[in-house]
Amino acid sequence: ATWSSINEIPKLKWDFIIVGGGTAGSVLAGRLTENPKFNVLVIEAGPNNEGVLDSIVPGLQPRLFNSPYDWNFTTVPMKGINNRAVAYPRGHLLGGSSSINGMVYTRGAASDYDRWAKVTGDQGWSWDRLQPYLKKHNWSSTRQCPRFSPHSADEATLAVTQELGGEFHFNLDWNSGHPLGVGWLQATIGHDGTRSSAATSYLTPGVRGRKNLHIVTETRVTRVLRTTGARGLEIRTVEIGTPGTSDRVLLTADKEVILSAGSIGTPTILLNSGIGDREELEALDIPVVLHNPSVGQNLSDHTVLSASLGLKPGAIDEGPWANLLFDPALQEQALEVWQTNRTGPYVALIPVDHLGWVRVQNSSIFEQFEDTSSGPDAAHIEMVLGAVAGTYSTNFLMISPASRGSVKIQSNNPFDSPLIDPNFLGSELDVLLMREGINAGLRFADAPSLKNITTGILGPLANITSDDEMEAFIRNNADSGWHPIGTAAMAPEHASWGVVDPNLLVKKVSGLRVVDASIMPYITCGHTQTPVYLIAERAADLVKDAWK
Ligand SMILES: Cc1cc2nc3c(=O)[nH]c(=O)nc-3n(C[C@H](O)[C@H](O)[C@H](O)COP(=O)(O)OP(=O)(O)OC[C@H]3O[C@@H](n4cnc5c(N)ncnc54)[C@H](O)[C@@H]3O)c2cc1C
Repeated sequence: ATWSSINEIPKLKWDFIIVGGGTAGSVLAGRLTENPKFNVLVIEAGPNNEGVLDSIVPGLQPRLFNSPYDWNFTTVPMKGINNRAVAYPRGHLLGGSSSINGMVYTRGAASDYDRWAKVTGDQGWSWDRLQPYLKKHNWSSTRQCPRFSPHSADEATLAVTQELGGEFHFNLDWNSGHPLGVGWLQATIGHDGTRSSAATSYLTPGVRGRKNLHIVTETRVTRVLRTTGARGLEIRTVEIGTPGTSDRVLLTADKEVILSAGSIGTPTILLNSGIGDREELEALDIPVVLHNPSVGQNLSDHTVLSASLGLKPGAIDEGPWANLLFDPALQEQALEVWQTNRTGPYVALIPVDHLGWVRVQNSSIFEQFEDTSSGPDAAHIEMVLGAVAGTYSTNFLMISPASRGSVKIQSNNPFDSPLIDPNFLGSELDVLLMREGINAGLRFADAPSLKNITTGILGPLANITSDDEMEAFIRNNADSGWHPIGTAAMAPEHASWGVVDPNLLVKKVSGLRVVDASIMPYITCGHTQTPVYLIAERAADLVKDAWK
């Protein structure tokens, strides 16, 4: 069942306490309680997802930003993007970021997972060995064929794949592990036109009704603590706090505490608990429980840039919803249509039907810098292709970053916001790869079918004449792709770096595991929800095996 206060839950013995009922936490809760012998408590800082209309209707997703369902983080100012700080949304409700995300379903490249297997020395993380978990991952999908984008824009995109071929060849299934090329976008949106999140698909009413699952929302874990009476460094106790009061509640799991608080939440809890870099903790008057300088380090994220082409008048008929983004009356109408029969433009978020996955080739860049991609089949650039609000989008994400940043804490008050520094464009390579993203868009735009319907690149990009101007444009406009990973990265058991071992147990500690995006040692060349679902599905088996 689901409660909204820690004081209401029955006083039971917990086998597992899962901290964070987000993407990974919901999967774990669903899978671990398949075993009726496991008593599981999930503690989630945000509210219940049930009945939250903006999280149910795909098209209303933008309303979730800066809402009670978003942690509303902001990064620190970053030198690489001209000292700008940017918004850093994270889900703050059951289902976590899968309840507020853009619903794009991408697996990345097979070599992304093979690289995890290689750096951890555990073949269980390889693409081949993860296949059963890909099949197990329980989600509803739509192939957007076509959802919302006007036919003529889709036709132009597909025609370009024929005209240019090569790097822009048509790829029927870029989720096969071999993403390169252009193909149809898939989304975690059900055939009933509603968002499919970790909460809707793993915390179904049937699962919530299990006697061995208890979920408490609106409850914040501040620290994990050494368990009294335990031998060695055994951490199975969580501390729950209420902001503005000194009230603290302690709960202990018999078997394990599992941190699934995400790439920002998990290192924040570890650092507040005294698990991190000794010097930095001492400077904040936090007693050091375990010196591990890797905690909060290695933050990696994608960067995004908008680039679009003007559309010739009448070249594309955007249909009755053309002005949806700008017209509140149309928006009301769209919601009415959705509420009546789950159709209309709000069954989707982005009015785009295709993504392209491009590799930077024949470039002198990699004579100068080591290639950051995981292999010859992995992409450096993702292109978002289709007609959006009177333009044709060649927006893109740079998905093979070299820069690494960090999550730190600023005080010993667990309720203070963490210091999030993704270090965007901190590496010169990343600027060059962003430039290659723009160049890919320009090459795509040069194809006859697109030239027929467009008027050329829009905005300041059109007037750029030098490399310096291009670099300034990139640094002034790059933003987050909202895919942070790596802040509690896994590493081989005996490696001197890393936060967890390949079984996701916190190194040198017993009773404490991390299962969420923070354990990825390298980012995948795709959006990150699918890798998190895979991590959580495999982790559920690791935990079940450990406690057979
Ligand atoms: C706006 C946005 C758009 C995105 N779009 C896409 C997309 O289109 N496709 C895609 O594949 N990926 C997308 N992503 C990324 C993807 O959603 C995430 O990588 C993934 O959901 C992360 O899962 P997680 O389990 O690591 O963390 P989360 O799902 O964020 O879960 C962490 C949970 O822990 C809770 N928590 C944190 N701290 C505490 C605490 N101290 N006490 C108790 N609970 C706590 C949080 O409230 C949250 O529910 C997007 C992300 C965002 C934010």
